Amino acid sequence: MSLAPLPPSALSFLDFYLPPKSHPNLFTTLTYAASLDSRISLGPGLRTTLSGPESKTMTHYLRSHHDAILVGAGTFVADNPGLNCQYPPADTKNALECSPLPVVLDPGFGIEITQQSKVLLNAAQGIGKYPVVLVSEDRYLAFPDKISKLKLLGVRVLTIHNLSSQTSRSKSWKLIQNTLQHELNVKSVMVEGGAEVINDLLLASHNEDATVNSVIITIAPVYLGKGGVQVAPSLPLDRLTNTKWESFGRDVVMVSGVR
Ligand SMILES: NC(=O)C1=CN([C@@H]2O[C@H](COP(=O)(O)OP(=O)(O)OC[C@H]3O[C@@H](n4cnc5c(N)ncnc54)[C@H](O)[C@@H]3O)[C@@H](O)[C@H]2O)C=CC1
Ligand SMILES: Nc1nc(O)c(N)c(N[C@@H]2O[C@H](COP(=O)(O)O)[C@@H](O)[C@H]2O)n1
Repeated sequence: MSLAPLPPSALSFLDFYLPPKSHPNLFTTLTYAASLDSRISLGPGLRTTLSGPESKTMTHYLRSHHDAILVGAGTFVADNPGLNCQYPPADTKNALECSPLPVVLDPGFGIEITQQSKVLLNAAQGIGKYPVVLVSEDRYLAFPDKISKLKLLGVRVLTIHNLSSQTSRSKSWKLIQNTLQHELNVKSVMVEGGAEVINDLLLASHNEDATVNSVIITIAPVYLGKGGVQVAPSLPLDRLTNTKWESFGRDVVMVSGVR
């Protein structure tokens, strides 16, 4: 897919919702692409392209404005994502500098990262950063060999005390955000998915266990059907504010703050 630079109208549409130059705490943007029936992929484990070229470019523009990008283990396994930044288009010299730090949330420490993983291929080519994996303490202690191997590949594994893959997941967002801010010195993070991560973060924000500053959602004009992986938090939520919509090619993008 060849990308074209975003027009000035798109840049000014996004501007207010981007991390400001100085912000006292971690700035968190929740962003993903969904179908008309709120699905983000055709099914568990399936990488599905929803964004058209214009909104995909917008995502890369967002990546260039954040220090870190976070995805869950399910997304890492399904998508083999690159998690780098290709904005401005065709400027590979700028790619490393504008790319966020990839962070994979994997409390169970189950993902396999190899030299062939796209995120490491990008890092080796100098067009993306080496990733960090966040794991629970017990899994961290159980796999010293895996940690050594990953270290040789350039992957950092960080443990979060009390991080659980099963329970109190709303509460775990406080721990995750603290780790990003205080251990990784990250000032802004964009959370891209997948569905479990998004649903939990929305709930955590509702429960005031986490802060979400901006929500930027691409809606593609397709239905993915009942088998699709769905974004639907466990409670009704109505806290979006300063909401605007704009067309990006065939898609529409919603930008919002959170009250
Ligand atoms: N359209 C889009 O913009 C995007 C689509 N996707 C799609 O989403 C699907 C993957 O979604 P899911 O299966 O829901 O997996 P996921 O990416 O949300 O990962 C789930 C795993 O993350 C960890 N996790 C999530 N929330 C946590 C929390 N609060 N505390 C501790 N650990 C937590 C757990 O290990 C959990 O098993 C894939 O098909 C992928 O293609 C993923 C990202 C963006
Ligand atoms: N913005 C957006 N639109 C889609 O249609 C998508 N499927 C995604 N997925 C996210 O992007 C990652 C893959 O892209 P890269 O290889 O990192 O460039 C994927 O892991 C999701 O986080 N996003």
